[in-house]
Amino acid sequence: MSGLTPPPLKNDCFALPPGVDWTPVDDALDRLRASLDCRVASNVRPLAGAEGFILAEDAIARRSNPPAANSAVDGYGFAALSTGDGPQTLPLAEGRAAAGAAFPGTVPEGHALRILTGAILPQGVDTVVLEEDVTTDGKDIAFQGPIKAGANTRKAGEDVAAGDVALAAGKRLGPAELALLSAVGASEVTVFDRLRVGVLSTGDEIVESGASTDPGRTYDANRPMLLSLLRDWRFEAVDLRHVRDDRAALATRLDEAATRADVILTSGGASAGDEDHVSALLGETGSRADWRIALKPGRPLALGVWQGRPVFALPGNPVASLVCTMIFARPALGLMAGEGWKRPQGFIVPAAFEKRKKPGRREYLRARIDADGHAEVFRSEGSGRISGLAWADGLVEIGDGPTHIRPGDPVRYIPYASFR
Ligand SMILES: Nc1nc2c(c(=O)[nH]1)N[C@H]1C(S)=C(S)[C@@H](COP(=O)(O)OP(=O)(O)OC[C@H]3O[C@@H](n4cnc5c(N)ncnc54)[C@H](O)[C@@H]3O)O[C@H]1N2
Ligand code: MOO
Repeated sequence: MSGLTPPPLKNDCFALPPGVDWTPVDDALDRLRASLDCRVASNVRPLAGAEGFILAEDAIARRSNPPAANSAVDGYGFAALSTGDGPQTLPLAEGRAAAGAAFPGTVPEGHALRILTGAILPQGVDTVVLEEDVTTDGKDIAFQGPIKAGANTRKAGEDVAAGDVALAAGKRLGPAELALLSAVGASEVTVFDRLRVGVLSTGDEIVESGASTDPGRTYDANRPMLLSLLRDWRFEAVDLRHVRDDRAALATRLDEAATRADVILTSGGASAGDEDHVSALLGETGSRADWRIALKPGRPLALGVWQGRPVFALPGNPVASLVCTMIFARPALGLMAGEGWKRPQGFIVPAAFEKRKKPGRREYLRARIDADGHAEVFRSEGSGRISGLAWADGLVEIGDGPTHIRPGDPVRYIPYASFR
């Protein structure tokens, strides 16, 4: 007999060991935010080649939108002063005003002119009546007054005035931004270079999908997932491949990674087990954050710096890997890429589920919105259940305190798209 006494059974790898200080997710995020800064240079690019890039300087409107007062409708233009209440009859002036074909003269007071949508308002016109509200014989028009002065017109610069900041630094250029900058003639923009984010898989058991029939081998799911996620988030995803559980080989690969990427995501080996080399190596640099994050899934997340490059050592379990990337890496990558730190947009919706949770940790559940607009959650919380990631469209965030959620209770649902 050895005389060993077993500890009380916890059977919960998220139980809080006595004496350990757990760092709440928000505290960890605050500390992460405070320790990072923008990591990329900026360059001038033609607008046409700037899609997906982040503005490094405010984009200034070179001209107003619209550049001149114009008609918002097809109809007839006149000076509001010459009309009043009740039935109105105005003689038609010769000619017409169309978009791109301005009327050259002045419309005499008391007259109306045929005008089309987008046409610059000619001299003598400040108001337009909709053609549907008019009867005409080709010589005169008749309509019911009063028509409010300025009706159916768009003022010069009513959207954006020349010289204004059309878009502020930090904005990522998507379809709407390209439309706006095109409209105000910002044909060149100063944007940040794309942040290069490296993705490295670790673990002796990990092989490329399909590369082995040995059930002792695990197909690499994290690397394709993370590379795709990063591309979707419009960062430059750098494939750092896979490395075995060999500390020297891992160190060499991280050295290489530091030359190819501005920031590194590794998966596997993040916790403190015998083979958790990423965590151990970061520990040797003295840069590893000495916290245990009160988070499920993803508690083993380790953060450190290798050759000046921030390293997110993600847990190997794919669900934990994804949650840590969305909750921790995403705002940090935004900050390093120049768009600033953003909290993902969540929506308060009724729960379609029941869930009890102990206090002291934040949880993220795979979720989607059902036909009634309620958030339903995946049937299992197992953090190796990759099918649940594909089943879901987002995450439900469950706060740090003790919780008993019942169907119909409000919960915060964060669509995957909110992390974009
Ligand atoms: N005794 C305890 N064991 C574990 C605890 C604990 O608190 N006490 N925590 C568990 C939790 S939670 C997680 S998450 C994992 C984290 O472990 P590591 O980050 O060190 O990851 P590994 O052990 O290397 O891998 C975990 C799991 O994920 C698989 N994996 C790894 N990489 C990939 C990949 N690229 N694609 C697909 N699957 C991958 C790996 O084979 C393991 O099955 O630790 C728990 N254990
Ligand atoms: O946090 Mo480990 O984070 O399942 O699944």
